[in-house]
Amino acid sequence: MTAEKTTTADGEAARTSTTRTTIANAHSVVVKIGSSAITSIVDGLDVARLDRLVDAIEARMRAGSDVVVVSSGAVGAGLAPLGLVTRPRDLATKQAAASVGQLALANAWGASFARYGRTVGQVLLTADDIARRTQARNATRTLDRLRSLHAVAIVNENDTVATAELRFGDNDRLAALVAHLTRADALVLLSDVDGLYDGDPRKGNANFVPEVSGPEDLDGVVAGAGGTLGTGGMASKLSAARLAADGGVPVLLAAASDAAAALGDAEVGTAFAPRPTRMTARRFWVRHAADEHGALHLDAGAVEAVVGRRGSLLPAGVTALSGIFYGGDVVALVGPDGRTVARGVVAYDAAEVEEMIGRSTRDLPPESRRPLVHADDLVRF
Ligand SMILES: Nc1ncnc2c1ncn2[C@@H]1O[C@H](COP(=O)(O)OP(=O)(O)O)[C@@H](O)[C@H]1O
Ligand SMILES: N[C@@H](CCC(=O)OP(=O)(O)O)C(=O)O
Repeated sequence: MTAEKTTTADGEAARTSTTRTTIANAHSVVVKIGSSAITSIVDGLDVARLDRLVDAIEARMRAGSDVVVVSSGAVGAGLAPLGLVTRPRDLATKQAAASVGQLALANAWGASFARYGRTVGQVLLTADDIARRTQARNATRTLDRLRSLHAVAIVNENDTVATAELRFGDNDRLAALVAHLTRADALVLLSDVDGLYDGDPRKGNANFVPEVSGPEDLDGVVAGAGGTLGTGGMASKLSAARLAADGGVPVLLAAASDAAAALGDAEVGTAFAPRPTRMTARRFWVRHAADEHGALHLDAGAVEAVVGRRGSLLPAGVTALSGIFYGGDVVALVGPDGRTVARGVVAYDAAEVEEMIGRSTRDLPPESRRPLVHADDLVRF
């Protein structure tokens, strides 16, 4: 690391912030481990580093917390056994490497936790699973039950079935979604870098950012690419941290080599403050997790009613629709300037909406007088 670690004038105050206290005291924690923290191209899976992480996680669990692990590293662990010496670029080879590596990865987590008499369970998810409410509920139930049976869930993306469009951009996003699914009180992202810098620290002259209270603290921060094995780089960590924080979950980004401190008093790394009130699971799903099946195009009056007055969307303010959707799907609400102003659960199928748009509610038959999107099912941007 070439950059100097510097703190701002109020850096010391930041180190004992409420966010850090909340993370240190969180009962339920999702810990995400990046590929770069436990694998390398040359040596593959580093069991000694993984053991040190498990020591830190075990200490946190003994202190009374529930921990769900989201572990990357399948691709990195699968390269050497397949005789590959660089990270593959094409999806099929990556998936093959992941299928080999996931086996080694899950076994390594299992063997390491077995040192403490703990059992692990492997949970492989795709973006599609989280986007569908039934699958998301099933995954949540499995994670909850593993927890109640005192087993540690080891989550990763299901790389062998995920296709290019369906892939999580990265496991940082998966970890943020899992944190919300499991109603975790904190998300800890462990990487090969000790926190957020205002520029890529590998390029030098970057300043450490100890605390992010809101989007304004990210002004001027340049989030660069990741290492040879990581996929998302700092950009994906930032967007995952903001996603979790937006849902009400505080986030700590720290180095895996500082895992004991990160999972102890949380006085290392960069802390991201959550929004003050936690979003309900349904609103979070509408806002961040669900697939968008189409769009309703609104006139200016409807935008004012929905965004300004926080009302429901009625057919009279809709000028057009796009996509194929059914009642219960999530759609985008798009203003006259083409900007998405909200997402919401639509109450009717696209074919029904076609017949209703532009019409006043009193001119519609009684069975079509519910709002197109009820205010309770709508999340504004
Ligand atoms: N602004 C920044 N602050 C901190 N790290 C950065 C920044 N921009 C780029 N990076 C790089 O991002 C890397 C972490 O991303 P990545 O390799 O995807 O990690 P992981 O494998 O843990 O998911 C670090 O090695 C770091 O060099
Ligand atoms: N599912 C992939 C994870 C890829 C990924 O997101 O990696 P990283 O950026 O290191 O968290 C694997 O296990 O290799």
